[in-house]
Amino acid sequence: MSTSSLIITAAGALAIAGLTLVVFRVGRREAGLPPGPPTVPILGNLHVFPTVRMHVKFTEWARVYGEIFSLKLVDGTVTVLSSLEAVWHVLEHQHHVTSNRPPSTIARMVADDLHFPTLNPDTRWKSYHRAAKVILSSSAAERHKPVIEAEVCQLLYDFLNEPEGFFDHARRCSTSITLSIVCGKRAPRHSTPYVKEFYRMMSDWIRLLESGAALDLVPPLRYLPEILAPWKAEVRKVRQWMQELYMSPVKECEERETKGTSNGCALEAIRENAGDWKLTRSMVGFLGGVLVEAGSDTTALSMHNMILMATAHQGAQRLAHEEIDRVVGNDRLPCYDDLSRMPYVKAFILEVSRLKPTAPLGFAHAASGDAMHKGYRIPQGSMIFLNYWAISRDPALFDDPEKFMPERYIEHPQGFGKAIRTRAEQSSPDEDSFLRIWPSVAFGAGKRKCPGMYLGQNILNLAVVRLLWAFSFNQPRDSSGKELDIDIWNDKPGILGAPFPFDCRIQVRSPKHAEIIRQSYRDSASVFEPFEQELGEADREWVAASRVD
Ligand code: HEM
Repeated sequence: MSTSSLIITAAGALAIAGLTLVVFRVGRREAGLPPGPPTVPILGNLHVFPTVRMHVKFTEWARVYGEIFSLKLVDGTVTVLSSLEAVWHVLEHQHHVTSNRPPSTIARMVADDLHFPTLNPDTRWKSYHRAAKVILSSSAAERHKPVIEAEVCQLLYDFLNEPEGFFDHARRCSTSITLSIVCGKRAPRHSTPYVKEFYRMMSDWIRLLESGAALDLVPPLRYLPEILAPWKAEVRKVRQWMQELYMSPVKECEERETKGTSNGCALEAIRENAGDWKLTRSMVGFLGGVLVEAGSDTTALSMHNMILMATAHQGAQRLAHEEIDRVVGNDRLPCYDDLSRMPYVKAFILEVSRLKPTAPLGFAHAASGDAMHKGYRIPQGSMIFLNYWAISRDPALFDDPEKFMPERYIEHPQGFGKAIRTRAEQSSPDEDSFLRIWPSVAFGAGKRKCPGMYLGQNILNLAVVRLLWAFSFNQPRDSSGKELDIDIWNDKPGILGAPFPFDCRIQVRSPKHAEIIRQSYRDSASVFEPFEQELGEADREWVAASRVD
């Protein structure tokens, strides 16, 4: 054999060996990673990765592989945390390396580096976070209560007049609250043009984010010409749309300042402190837009879940009605102070959040460096999921975890069952400090924990107690009048635990309740007015007609 053919044969053998090595290495779970389902070459676990109801599959896997397990997606790693202890140890204690977000090419293409929840905790994120913490702190949330009270009056009024539209009314209410508090403008109707546009843009934005995940898995797709990549035109459209929708409230806020009609919204405070908080004008606009984006739908779908669970659990609803009637009676609406005397209603709200959560897997974090838990490595770059669904159903924490039992929160302030109560008697509080993150872990953990938690809780608490005071929520009936069961697990696909619209017979509890609802809606006009300066003609007409009703 000649020297040249020897070289060619050796090179070929080397290439085959290299390729074989790559084929067997890519997709394989490296030593030291948490266990997980068996992998196949190249794909890893991609072929079994769930595309719908991810939290349910993750919880099944957690039962097999434990409180921390891993999945391989081609060369990338996903780590799933399914116990309070793992969340506490990884996301709280090691937050310095577990607070990134998974890279999103689409988010950068649409929003540059302006979209707070998708940024890594660098200088820009710190500016946003600082501002959001100030404007949404627990003391700031106290100042927002009058707006919430007034908007919840309209929520009751809308339910009274058009009970079949309850899904839209809940969404209008949460959106109008965040819009008023953050941007100083409200939405009296769910068809208010700004809100309609906002949700149309959001729907395209979420679709882009979801389908765009492929770009991060297979980066060369980014370089496809536009004719083969129609999403590029979609990116341009959403980018332009988002800019317009997020910047217009800043302009309105500036105009109100010039006219001397400022209304105390958060954008005013953000603009005033923009220098100290290192925020440019675009960042101010995007912070406002992102807070409305992150706060409206989450809170609305929490309300939907509350109504769904009240309808499906008539016994619990009866107990809540009895408690509300005892504490408040039927001469006035319940207010915030009443809640401290309503342990059952508070327990009801906590139990719905446990069993039917808003964010069953939180929002994914990513590791900026290696983290460890119980000897397992969470490698730099790994995506990290907080499996709230598994934690909320952990039999080590809760008795009969699959059962809807608000009483558990009356027997123990955190709803924990016998196992934890016995354990608490035997161990030191320090050993069990991870238990403290329940139930607020519904809002995430570590540095990325939801900054709107207090506002979200205040909206939800008041909306639920007032809705239950005013209405009974009953199962739908068939043509023969027989009550039909409703499917509480019929959720839309996606990362949020959002139910599909469902049937529910909503009835006001008495004519007196109805009169109080109408009167309190009319009385709310003075709270609404400062936030109605930019309303268009159709909204103004609707508002005027509804207030003389
Ligand atoms: C019941 C209502 C709400 C629920 C259940 C909820 C839940 C969550 C969760 C699970 C996260 C992810 C936390 C993490 O990554 O560890 C989050 C993040 C966030 N939430 Fe909320 N949220 C609610 C209401 C609100 C409200 C009212 C606002 C603001 C007006 C808000 C603004 C945000 C923002 C800006 C982030 C991103 C924080 C970051 O990435 O650093 N949320 N929320």
